[in-house]
Amino acid sequence: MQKTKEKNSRLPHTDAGRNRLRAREEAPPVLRVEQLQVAVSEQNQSRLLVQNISFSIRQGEMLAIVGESGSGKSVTAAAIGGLLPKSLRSSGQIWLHNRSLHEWHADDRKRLRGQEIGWVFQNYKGSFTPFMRIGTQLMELVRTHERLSKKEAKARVFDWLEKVGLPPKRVYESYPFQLSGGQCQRVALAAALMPGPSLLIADEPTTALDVLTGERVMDLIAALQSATGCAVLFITHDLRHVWRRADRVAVMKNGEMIESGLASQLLIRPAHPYTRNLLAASPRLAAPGKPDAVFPAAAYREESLYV
Ligand SMILES: Nc1ncnc2c1ncn2[C@@H]1O[C@H](COP(=O)(O)OP(=O)(O)OP(=O)(O)O)[C@@H](O)[C@H]1O
Repeated sequence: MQKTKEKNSRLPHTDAGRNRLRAREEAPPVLRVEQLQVAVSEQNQSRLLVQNISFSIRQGEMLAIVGESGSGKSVTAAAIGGLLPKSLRSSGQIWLHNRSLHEWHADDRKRLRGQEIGWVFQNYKGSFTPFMRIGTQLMELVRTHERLSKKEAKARVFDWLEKVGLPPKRVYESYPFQLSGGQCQRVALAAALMPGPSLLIADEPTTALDVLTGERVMDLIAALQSATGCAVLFITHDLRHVWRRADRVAVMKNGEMIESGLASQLLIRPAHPYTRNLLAASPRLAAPGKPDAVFPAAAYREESLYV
């Protein structure tokens, strides 16, 4: 009984775990967003899609944004990454390493997108040119960001394909359509992290994958995050991933962030009725009759994050 109690404690219970948590809490913010607002112009009228969005993510930290479909998660991520379509306008402040994104010139912003901010999308096929070999595409990417000889660039690409658990030679020579969804998403992850970004935006990276493959991709993101120290903005509908891997959670509803906090606290004691409903609607997280009380993965999370 005592053992279970200890295991489910929300505090790390080893020195290594405590040190890791402390280091994360003391790390400088990589991304700061203040009063972000995005509007669309329709028939000479402006309509707000997201508003009053403020949050920050520290080095090595994963912030998950959750909320129902259409609540504004992807629009928020696109505004941060400078990927909003022309019809949408953003205002507010976004800082990356204490430098306002408004200060970046247009050319810098393009470089910033690839080098400082890595992206992984739900639609992994869309990350690649269909009839170009994976190797050619990754080589182009590496050489856009760094002056490397062909041999050095190829070695870098092979190294990253290995890091994401793929057979480098075969994948290098493959076309995107010759790879499975999970393999494509791994390559997309390698492409996103290869330039060494300080922020990875993962917009529903597991939605198009089966459950097991999605789990493996999330394990990989967590492992690479810990190896590279990048901050992760993770957008998802799947609260199991949030519970197992996110440090903090922000909940969006109708274009606003209605609640945010430590994952270990917010998922157990959500303050907002909407968050409670969201948790209750996640069958694997809720026990019958106790929508916000039971999280079967508690012990797992404790082990994987803090020990
Ligand atoms: N280019 C656009 N023009 C007009 N409205 C848009 C555009 N892109 C998104 N929207 C609207 O903005 C709102 C937020 O969309 P967004 O894609 O951010 O939602 P989401 O929370 O990411 O949803 P999902 O979980 O389904 O991906 C929605 O009402 C959507 O219809």
